[in-house]
Amino acid sequence: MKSSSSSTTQTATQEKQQNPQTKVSPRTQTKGIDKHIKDYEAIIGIETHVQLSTLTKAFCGCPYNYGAQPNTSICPVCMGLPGALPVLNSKVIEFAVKLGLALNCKLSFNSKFDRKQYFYPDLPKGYQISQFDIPIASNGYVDLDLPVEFGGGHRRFGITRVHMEEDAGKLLHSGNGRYLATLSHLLQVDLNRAGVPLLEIVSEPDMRNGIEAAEYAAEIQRVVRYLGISNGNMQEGSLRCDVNVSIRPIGQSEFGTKVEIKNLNSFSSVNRAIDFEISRQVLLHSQGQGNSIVQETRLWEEGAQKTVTMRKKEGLSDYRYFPEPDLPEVILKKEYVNSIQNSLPELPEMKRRRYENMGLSMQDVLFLANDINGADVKLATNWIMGDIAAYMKNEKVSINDIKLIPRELAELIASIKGGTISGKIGKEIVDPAEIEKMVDKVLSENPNQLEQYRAGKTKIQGYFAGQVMKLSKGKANPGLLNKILQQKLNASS
Ligand SMILES: Nc1ncnc2c1ncn2[C@@H]1O[C@H](COP(=O)(O)OP(=O)(O)OP(=O)(O)O)[C@@H](O)[C@H]1O
Ligand SMILES: [Mg+2]
Ligand SMILES: [Mg+2]
Repeated sequence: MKSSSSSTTQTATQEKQQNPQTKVSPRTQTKGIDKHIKDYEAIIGIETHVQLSTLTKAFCGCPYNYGAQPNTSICPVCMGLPGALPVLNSKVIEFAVKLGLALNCKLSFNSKFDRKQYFYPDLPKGYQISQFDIPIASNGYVDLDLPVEFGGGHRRFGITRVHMEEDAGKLLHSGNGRYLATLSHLLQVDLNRAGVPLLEIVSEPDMRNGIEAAEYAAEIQRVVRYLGISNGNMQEGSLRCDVNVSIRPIGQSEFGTKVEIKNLNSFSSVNRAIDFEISRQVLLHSQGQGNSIVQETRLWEEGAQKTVTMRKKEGLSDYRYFPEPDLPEVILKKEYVNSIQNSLPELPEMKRRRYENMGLSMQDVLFLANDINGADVKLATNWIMGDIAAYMKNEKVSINDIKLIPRELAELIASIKGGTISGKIGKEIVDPAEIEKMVDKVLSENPNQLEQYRAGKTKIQGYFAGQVMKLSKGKANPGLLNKILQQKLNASS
C-alpha cells in the first residue's frame, strides 16, 4: 500500500514481501554448499552513495533533473573543459554536516577536497573531486532494530567515514557490449549527472548476513529522507549501495579477501546478492580454491540472480590522489555546526525509542517509524475520540475489546491521507451505526423478501446484503454489513 509513496520508507522485509518476482533462490545456483556454509562466517561492509537533492550541482550552477534529455544540463565546469573553475555549493557542506551529525560522527573542522584520478568515458575531467585523507565526518554509528520475523534484535553498525564528492556522467550503450565500446556498438555519454553532489558513507565491516546489510541500507535511506537531503530512491540511483563481502573460516580472526558488488537497486537485491556471493565464496573455499577469490568488483545480475566479474579493483595508489588546487579548504565554525545540530529533525532511531516507550510492540514501532511522518497524531486522535469512541459506546465495549490494533489504525489514516481511500469510506469501515440504518431501511422496504427469509429461505440474505451495498454506493464494509444484517435477521425471526 505504501511502497509507491516517495515519502515513505520500508524495511527490507516489507519490500521483499511486495516483490514476489524475487523468489528465485540464488542458492540453487550453488548447490551442495549447505553442508559447508556453517563452517564460515561472512564479513560485510557497505559503501553508500547518496545523491543530494540540492537545487544545483556541487561546483557549478547547473540544475539536475532525473530523466531530463541527455546533455541538456551541462556547462564548462561539469563538462571538465580546460580552464573552467569549480565553485563549491554551500548546501553540500550543510547536508554533509547534517548527515555526519545524524550518523553520530566526529566532524572535521578543517577538511579539504582531493582529486581521485582514473580514466573512464563518463568522467570528462579524468579525475573525480572527492575527499581522501580528511573526510568531513568519521567514526560514527547507526542503530537499528531488525524486524521481528528475523528474530528481532538491536544492532549498532559502525560508520567509518562520510565524505563529499561529485557524481560522474552516465554511459548509454547500444548493442551487445556491456562495459566497453567495441567497434560494432555505440557508446554515448550523458553528462547531466556529472558534478551532481554525493555523500559517500563507508560502513565498518560490521554486518554478518544479507538481512543485516539490507536493514542497514534501509536505515540509511530513512535517515537521509528524514533529514530531507536526498530522495533516497534506489531505482533512480539516488541511493547506491556497493556491498563488500568476504568469508573466513569460523575461529579465524583475520579477514578474507573482499569482493565488491555493484548494481544493487533494491534492498532485496542487496540481500540476495550477498547470499549468492557468500555461497560462491564458500564453495570455492571448501573446494580448496580459496586463492581464486580475488579483490575485484563484481556486478549483480538481477535476471540471472548471480554476481559476475566486472573489473579488477584498482589499488589505492593507482588513483594518485592529491589535494584539489582549485578549491579552498573547508572550515567549519562551531556556531555553524551548533545551528545545524539544533535544526535536526527527530530521526528514525529517536522515533523508534519514543514509540517503544509508549508501550507499542516492536512490530508497530518499526511500522510507524518507517514513515517519515509516522502516524498523523491529530488525525489519529480525531478517529479515536470520534468514530472509535462512538462505536465503543454503541457496542458497549472498551478499547481493549475492539479488534483495531495501532498498526491498522495507522494504515487506515495513511491511506486516507495519501488519498488511496476517501475519508468517507474510511469512516464507514468503522462506523456500524450508518450501516445499521441502511440495513433497517432495506429490511423495512422489502417485507415480502423478509417473509420468505422467515419461512426458511435463508439464501435471501445475500439479496439484502446486495441492497444495502447498493444503498451505500459500495462503501459499506462487507464484513460489518453481514454481521449487522445477520444480527437484525436473527432478531426479527
Ligand atoms: N575483508 C573485508 N570483508 C568485507 N568487507 C570489508 C573488508 N575489508 C573492508 N571491508 C569494507 O569494504 C568497504 C571499503 O570501502 P572503501 O570506500 O574504504 O574502499 P574501496 O571500496 O576500496 O574504495 P572505492 O571507494 O574506490 O570503491 C568498507 O565498507 C569496509 O568496511
Ligand atoms: Mg568501493
Ligand atoms: Mg568507497
